[in-house]
Amino acid sequence: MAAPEGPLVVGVDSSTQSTKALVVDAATGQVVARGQAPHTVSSDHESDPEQWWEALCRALEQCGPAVHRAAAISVGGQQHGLVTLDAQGRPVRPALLWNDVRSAPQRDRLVEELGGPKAWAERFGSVPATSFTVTKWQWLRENEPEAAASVRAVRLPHDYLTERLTGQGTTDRGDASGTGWWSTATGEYDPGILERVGLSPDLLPRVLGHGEAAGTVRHLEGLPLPQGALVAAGTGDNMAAALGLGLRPGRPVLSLGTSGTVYAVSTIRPADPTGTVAGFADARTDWLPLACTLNCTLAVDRVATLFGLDREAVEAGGGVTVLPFLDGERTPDLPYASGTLTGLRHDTTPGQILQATYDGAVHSLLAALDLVLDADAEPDAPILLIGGGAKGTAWRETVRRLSGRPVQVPRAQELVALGAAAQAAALLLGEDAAAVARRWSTDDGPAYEAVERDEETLARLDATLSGADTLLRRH
Ligand SMILES: Nc1ncnc2c1ncn2[C@@H]1O[C@H](COP(=O)(O)OP(=O)(O)O)[C@@H](O)[C@H]1O
Ligand SMILES: O=C(CO)[C@@H](O)[C@H](O)COP(=O)(O)O
Repeated sequence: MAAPEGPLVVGVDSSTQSTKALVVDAATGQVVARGQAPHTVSSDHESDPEQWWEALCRALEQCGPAVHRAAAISVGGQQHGLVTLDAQGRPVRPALLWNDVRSAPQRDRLVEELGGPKAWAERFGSVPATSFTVTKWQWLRENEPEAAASVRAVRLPHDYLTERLTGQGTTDRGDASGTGWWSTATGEYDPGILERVGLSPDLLPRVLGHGEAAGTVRHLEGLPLPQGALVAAGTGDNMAAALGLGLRPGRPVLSLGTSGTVYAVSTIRPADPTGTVAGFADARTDWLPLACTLNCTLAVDRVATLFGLDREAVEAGGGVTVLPFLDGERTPDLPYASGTLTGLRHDTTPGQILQATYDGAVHSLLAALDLVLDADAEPDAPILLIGGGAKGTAWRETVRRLSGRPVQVPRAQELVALGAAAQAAALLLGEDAAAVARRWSTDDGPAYEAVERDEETLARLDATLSGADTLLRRH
């Protein structure tokens, strides 16, 4: 490996399943060292934020001596999670994560009470899904009032980690746009919704401006980072990946991880009244229309495990259809749904059921692809495929077959952490983060031509979804 040319920066991805850290040469984008430590997620989708901090320290330690020379760091984190802290800055209870659907009744009431879906889309950019922080806060108030009353600060996962580094309560517009209490129309916390859910704005972090620093690393026992290193604002993991790709408007991204996401950068503020597209802000000054599924790689891995199959052991053919909504679903909006399997015959093979699970997971994402792209987007622009699933052949081939579009798989695998590193480098060098990522050529990777779209499978999935509607909505 060539000796690094520039100063070193650290990018962190604190996602649902693990924390990943990269030490990156700010001049070239070369990854000098990496570390990863797992998280525990309970069956009701909660995680202890203290554990994220310990995982961050462990991932940084694994990076070895390089991390001691880092001049700047930034944290990208799973979006939406409700982190509640007491007066000492300790978690009041485990964080409620983005894929917990218990707040569906609270969500329905909040949408209704604040003027319905159209009013939400216009004011906040999004009709909240049960993932959104505001619905979780309302759930906490109704179900654990004593815990809610003892809360002295409310944070998102990346805010919590950034604050542990700097001692300052900060966030950024990208992650703030997934709370449901930050208005994309005004660029500020919305006093009306905060009053409605009994949350004082004093409990919320300051939203940093584009390019503003969160602070510097303070002296902390056991943290292998130099005191005084710059800390960039950080952002939500999808916003970080968009930065990491140096994404320009019109390029669709499909991310296959714990969540499935499909998104694009846009210069137009999104406001989808159907709620399919969340109108997030990006980590710069643009927008990130995005649709997200709760069931992606873990659903496929679960089905493979049930049959004792390798995740690549798919078989074509058969008329079986799987709607893999094991955790309820957000896209389509079916929080009470469970997984369904139809079309089973005597000759159906386990490999066909596995392939049908991939098909079901990809179908939900592709249904939103055109909706996240601006009307003038190039219809044949390749889909950028990222996330852990992008390493898999079965995932890639399913996306090609069901989209009918060319697909490009960036060689760089940790795009969230790389985007956070680009944000840290941008702060250090006084550049734009997306320009830094473009200089690093992070989206380079093999391109796969378009194949004919498998209309038959898509039609079967559409028909199964509409046919099973009553079943999927049953509480
Ligand atoms: N070689 C591979 N082929 C297909 N899928 C993979 C491969 N390696 C990891 N995965 C999938 O990637 C998922 C993790 O993706 P990742 O993007 O790291 O998750 P997160 O959303 O938590 O950041 C795992 O659930 C696993 O199913
Ligand atoms: O809820 C969303 C997006 O709105 C998810 O994409 C989360 O941000 C979780 O991300 P991963 O852990 O799957 O990366």
